[in-house]
Amino acid sequence: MAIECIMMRSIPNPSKSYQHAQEEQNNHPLVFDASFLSHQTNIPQQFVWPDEEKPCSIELEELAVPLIDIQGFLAGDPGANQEASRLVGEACVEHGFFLVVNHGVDAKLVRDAHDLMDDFFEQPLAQKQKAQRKLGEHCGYASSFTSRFSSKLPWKETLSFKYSPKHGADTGYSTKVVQDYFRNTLGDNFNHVGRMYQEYCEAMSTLSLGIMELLGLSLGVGRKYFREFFEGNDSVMRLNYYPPCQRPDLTLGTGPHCDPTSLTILHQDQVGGLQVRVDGEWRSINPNFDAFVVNIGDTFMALANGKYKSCLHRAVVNREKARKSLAFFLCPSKEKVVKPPRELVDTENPRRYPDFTWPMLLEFTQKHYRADVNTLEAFSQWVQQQKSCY
Ligand SMILES: C=C1C[C@]23C[C@H]1CC[C@H]2[C@]1(C)CCC[C@@](C)(C(=O)O)[C@H]1[C@@H]3C(=O)O
Ligand SMILES: O=C(O)CCC(=O)C(=O)O
Ligand SMILES: [Fe+2]
Repeated sequence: MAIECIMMRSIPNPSKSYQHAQEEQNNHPLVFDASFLSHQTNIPQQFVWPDEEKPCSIELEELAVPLIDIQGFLAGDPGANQEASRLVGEACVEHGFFLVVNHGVDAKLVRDAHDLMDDFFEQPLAQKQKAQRKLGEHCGYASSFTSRFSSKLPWKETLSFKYSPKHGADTGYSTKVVQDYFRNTLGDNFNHVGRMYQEYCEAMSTLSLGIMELLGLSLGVGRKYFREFFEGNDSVMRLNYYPPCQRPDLTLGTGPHCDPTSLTILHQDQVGGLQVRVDGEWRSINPNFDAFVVNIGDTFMALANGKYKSCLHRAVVNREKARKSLAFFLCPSKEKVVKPPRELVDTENPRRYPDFTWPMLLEFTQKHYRADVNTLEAFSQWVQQQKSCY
């Protein structure tokens, strides 16, 4: 593969805000070509994280997360329901992470979803840029977010696209929004890839609704409440491609953050690198091909009135191997108002967050605030300020 590299043209001031970063980007285009940089020991300063956020080189203790047999739960066995509901409740009160097994997603589909990532990410940069993510949008190809941030850049490339189970209003047939995205953006050569990710997203959406039944039961609001809330979801599928890095002690594949979304269903390959912050310590969640890693996002924390936790997590990289992860981000339809069911609000548990819609929180994370551990609090203040302006 011809190595094509467009070098860094500027080292923007790390303290610059979004706007400054974009000005910098417009004036001094900065492009990150993983195929070149993954062999370099001299790491550009924008990718070097502050000492207090650098990954530690020691082997981390594994986070003990419960393994939930979701088909057993969905089959309605009362014993399985009780046990699954208890395990999920305990995990979500503490850190919001659990593993789902016996999930019913075809193992070959999962393998194909990993393998076909290479069809896209191993292309020359110019080919990948056909799907280039546009400023202010959250879908498309992004190489390490150079246009959005001016420092603490993640060592990764991503391809994100929308998924919705909605039927075409006019035709009544289910629209293949993912398949259409790949064909329209990348051409007929990617039809097979689009068909596969369409099928993968449909499987993720089905699994998400089963998990929403479990979360509803564990919160005492019944199986249907959250299932119905997310029936017509407008979700995001993200392919994370983490190139090898010669200085994995200085960089991060994905920086510490809480997912702003409702629920994340993640499948990581066998390389390992996902870490979760619990009780002030980073813990690893090790690869398990048969399991999906599921975590609560900020939006579901608001729906649960803060009872379930959206937790800080990050991804580290390594010298030898590229790492890949598939993240399905469940998001409610744009018109849905995010507010907890009345069973979760009382005098001991007053409302923690204002009413909002997912597009409001998404815009906040795309244009005003880099997702971290305080996104929901910062967003709540932003919403109050917006209200006081009108
Ligand atoms: C709505 C989203 C924004 C991000 C992708 C999805 C859910 C997770 C968000 C993100 C991964 C949190 C860390 C920072 C971020 C910029 C990233 O590293 O990719 C976030 C995503 C994004 O804004 O593109
Ligand atoms: O790649 C991983 O293991 C985590 C990625 C992640 O947290 C994200 O994309 O939100
Ligand atoms: Fe995440």
